Amino acid sequence: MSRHRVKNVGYDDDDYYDDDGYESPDPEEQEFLKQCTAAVSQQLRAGQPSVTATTEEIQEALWHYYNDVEKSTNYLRGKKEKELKKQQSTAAPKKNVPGFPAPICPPIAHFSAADFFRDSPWLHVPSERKVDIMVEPLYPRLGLLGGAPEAGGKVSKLAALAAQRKKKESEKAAPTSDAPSTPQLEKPEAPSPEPQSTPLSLRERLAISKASSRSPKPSETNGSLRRLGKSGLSVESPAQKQPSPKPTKSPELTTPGEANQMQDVPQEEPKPQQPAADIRASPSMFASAIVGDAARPTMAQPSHLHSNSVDLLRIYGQDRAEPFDFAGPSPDDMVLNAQNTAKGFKSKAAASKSAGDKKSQADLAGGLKDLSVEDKVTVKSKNLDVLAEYNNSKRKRSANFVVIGHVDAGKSTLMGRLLADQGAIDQRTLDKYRTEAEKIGKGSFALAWVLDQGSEERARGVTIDIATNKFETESTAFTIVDAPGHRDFVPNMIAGASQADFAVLVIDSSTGKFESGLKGQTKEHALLVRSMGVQKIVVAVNKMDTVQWDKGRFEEIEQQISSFLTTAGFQEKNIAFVPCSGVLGDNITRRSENPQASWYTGRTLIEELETSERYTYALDKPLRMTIGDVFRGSVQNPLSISGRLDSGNLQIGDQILTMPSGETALIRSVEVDGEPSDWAVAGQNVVLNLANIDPIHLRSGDVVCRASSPITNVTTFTAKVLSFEHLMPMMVDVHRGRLHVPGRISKLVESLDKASGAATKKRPKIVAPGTVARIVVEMDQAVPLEAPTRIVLRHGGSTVAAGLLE
Ligand SMILES: Nc1nc2c(ncn2[C@@H]2O[C@H](COP(=O)(O)OP(=O)(O)OP(=O)(O)O)[C@@H](O)[C@H]2O)c(=O)[nH]1
Repeated sequence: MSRHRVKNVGYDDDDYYDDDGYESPDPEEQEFLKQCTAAVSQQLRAGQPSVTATTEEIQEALWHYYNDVEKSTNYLRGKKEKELKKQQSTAAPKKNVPGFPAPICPPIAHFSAADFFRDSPWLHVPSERKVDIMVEPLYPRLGLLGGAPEAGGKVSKLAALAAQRKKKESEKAAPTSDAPSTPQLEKPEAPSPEPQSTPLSLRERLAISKASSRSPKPSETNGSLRRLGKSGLSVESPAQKQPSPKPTKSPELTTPGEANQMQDVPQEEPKPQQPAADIRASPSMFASAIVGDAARPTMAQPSHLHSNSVDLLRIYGQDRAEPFDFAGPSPDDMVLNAQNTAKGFKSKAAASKSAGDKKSQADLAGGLKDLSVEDKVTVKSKNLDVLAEYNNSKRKRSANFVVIGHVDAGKSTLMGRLLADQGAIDQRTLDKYRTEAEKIGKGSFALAWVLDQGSEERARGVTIDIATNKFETESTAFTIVDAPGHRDFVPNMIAGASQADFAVLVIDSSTGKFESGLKGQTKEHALLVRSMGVQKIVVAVNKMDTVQWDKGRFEEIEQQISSFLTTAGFQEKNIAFVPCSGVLGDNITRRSENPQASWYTGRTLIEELETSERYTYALDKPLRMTIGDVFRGSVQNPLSISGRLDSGNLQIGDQILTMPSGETALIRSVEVDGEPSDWAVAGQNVVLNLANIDPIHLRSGDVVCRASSPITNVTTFTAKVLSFEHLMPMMVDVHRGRLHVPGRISKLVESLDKASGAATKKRPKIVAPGTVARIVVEMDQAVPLEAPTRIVLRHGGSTVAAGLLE
């Protein structure tokens, strides 16, 4: 039975809709609906009890249940029965249910909250359990964060008491003051409604909060308060004085012991009175809470809020009866010592105690020095003439190529096949991969597992990060950089492309896949590698077995892709096409024996790779190497970095500089293409074992250079880019190899003519796709970049532009 949900379906085509926005079902559907309606109506009437429903109700139910007659009938039956019961109950006189109170509401259909919540437990709380849970706040409720109190503000008993005490203290401390001395606690009265102007000092708040946390004895309160009053902190000037609150007796006071402690605290000298002319506002409650009464500014002695932090420290210091002795053992030390003593270990107390004396401080400094990386490793340099060594060496020429293409085009499988056929991977390992892949139902990915080594890559059957592998032919040592095809991992593909001399673009020739790949990453990847400076591209038209080696299909793909690639900037002579099958190994390293493929007489993939020219590298330029990976190795080589030398050369014993950290390191040893070597030159893939640097200063994407010719860290740059999307001042991610940082296009300087490079429009508001433009990019952090580095700009998961730093 077809179940169409025909209402509110959001098709784009306007023809599907009537004026009211609903789709008109076709005659077939209308007929079907009619049949269903009749069936439901019949079943409703046939049931016990018999019920009826309107056609509208039935069709509404059918719509909800996707034209399921049975479900619609059940729903309507339930609904109708409920309605029937309700009608009967409203018609019949109400009876009291035993155990429940009589209904408060009359038997008319209106909502009653009491009735509705009748069985809610909170409505039946016994009166003896209903208590007043209102808690009086400790501090006066004044303005936000204190502020100067307004007249009429209600003060708590405690605040009033504190103010009274403070006033008394001031009077004692300043005999010149004409304020009358008010006996405290002698007249227990209700707190005055007058505003409290004197904020509580830190000490007072501490004393009060301490006291309030235990049950006070009324007998203690009197004396303790008086003693506390001796430690007055400041003298109020007449100008500052506000009407004082009347004294009150409060149970929340300090114990005698605490009060005595307070008494021992050295008292501050009375402060000079402030002239009445002082017009500065009194400090906020918050400020006063932080620094106590001392925050109150006076002419002679300004507020500590206006002073420096040393004063603040002094204030806190005087609140402490005994400043903490940092030279002594810490509370943690005491516990540890106790534990150690119990276990019979040597106590740490002596060491801690003596920490104060100079000798042990010097020992400590010495110890720290021992721990630091200052313990330099020295490696003797052979002082080789690296360029001469390179020219005399009998090494094969090396070439890096990146494998690109849409997801599932068969890149990893193709490269796995290439490695297997070239003997770079043995049959046993291949068999192992095959068995393991079959175990998880991914047998077809066995060859891809040669490159996809990550467990997630294997489980998901997609390449996530670039993988490098090597194989050699008679003339060349190749390094494959297998890039992920999925659009989520384009940044990794960019990293791979930045290490490549040329590219192999893999295209899935199967029906529909080539077309979907064109809309996907086929074009994006090709554009990216071209923008990153790759000039030669070999197009592997893969999975030809799925189209029975159809020559027409191959030619169709060849035509479409070559016209796109030439538009993207590849020269025709640098584009080659090979029809192949990665799974079967046809036309990879051996010619296909399939008679259907006999029409192809061109080169195999490996032959095409070997025809690539010898690449020239900037061997004598300043050293630049982008770090691909940082890893910790063996005990002998604890820290290593890998990457490809972009320019220059290096040798064991060289001092290098890493940017952006600006830290130096020493090269302990060098590996070139997995082999130990004394030196390395541009174009080679190396692993450098480093010393005298902390690994925290090294990250992939950082640049290795020399202190004599360092690369500079920049936060802004101008670049000439080709736009793939509309460009305007916008947020972008700046990619250069492994490095990617967030930034923004801050300025569109000018649009340029593609051929001549002449400016066509100054300061455009927007740059259309396919236009060359000069732009300014600002980044959130300083990164090592210099002209003529190639960069890629991405936004919202797609590549928006690529170009050259100027
Ligand atoms: N029939 C056929 N299937 C192939 C061929 N090459 C690869 N496949 C299948 O295509 C699927 C995807 O292969 P992969 O090598 O993982 O594709 P990929 O391009 O590396 O995928 P990503 O790296 O994730 O983008 C696997 O099931 C392969 O077995 C081929 O030549 N013929």
